[in-house]
Amino acid sequence: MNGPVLILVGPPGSGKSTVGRLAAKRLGVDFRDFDDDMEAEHGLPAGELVVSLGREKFQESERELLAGVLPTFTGVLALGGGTPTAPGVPELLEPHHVVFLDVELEHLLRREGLVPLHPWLMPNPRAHLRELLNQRRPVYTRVAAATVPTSGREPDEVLADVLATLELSTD
Ligand SMILES: Nc1ncnc2c1ncn2[C@@H]1O[C@H](COP(=O)(O)OP(=O)(O)O)[C@@H](O)[C@H]1O
Ligand SMILES: O=C(O)C1=C[C@@H](OP(=O)(O)O)[C@@H](O)[C@H](O)C1
Ligand SMILES: [Mg+2]
Repeated sequence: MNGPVLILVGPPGSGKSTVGRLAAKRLGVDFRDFDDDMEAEHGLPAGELVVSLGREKFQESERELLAGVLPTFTGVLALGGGTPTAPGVPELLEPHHVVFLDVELEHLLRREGLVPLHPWLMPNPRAHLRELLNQRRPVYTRVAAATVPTSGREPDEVLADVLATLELSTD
């Protein structure tokens, strides 16, 4: 099947970009951050785009762009935290090997740079993230073939588990 060898999903700050880059290096393939595709398309960082376009238009654009990326990119793809919740995206992800990087709220809040990168989390990032995790976990679980916990674990440990899912994978 054509398409990315691995797709990472999970909440903002779960480590999709960090672990995705490491996985691509280890596998000897390209890495692509879907937030960069959104930025290239619209000329603003993804976090600011959510605010300027509004969530609905942002998600329409995510679905459209992703539909173009999936058939043409064969490396490791890190999605934006909200991408799997965009209407039509779970269907697009269905044939691909998706791994969910899970993280507990308390660990997430300690990760660096979270709020400046995600201005839409204001004015109450803790409450917003709690709600977001509750709403999205079922979606992430549904689109993913495997879930890897990341709370209190170094990116290298997470990477080992992510790579192991590829060895076990039949898709
Ligand atoms: N397993 C981890 N443990 C601690 N901090 C991490 C871990 N994975 C990523 N981080 C840090 O959390 C922040 C967000 O990581 P990033 O890879 O950008 O997440 P995402 O792409 O899922 O939003 C970065 O500062 C990164 O260094
Ligand atoms: O969770 C979200 O709704 C978002 C997560 C961001 O990506 P990361 O998860 O890579 O930070 C980015 O796409 C945008 O700010 C929206
Ligand atoms: Mg990212």
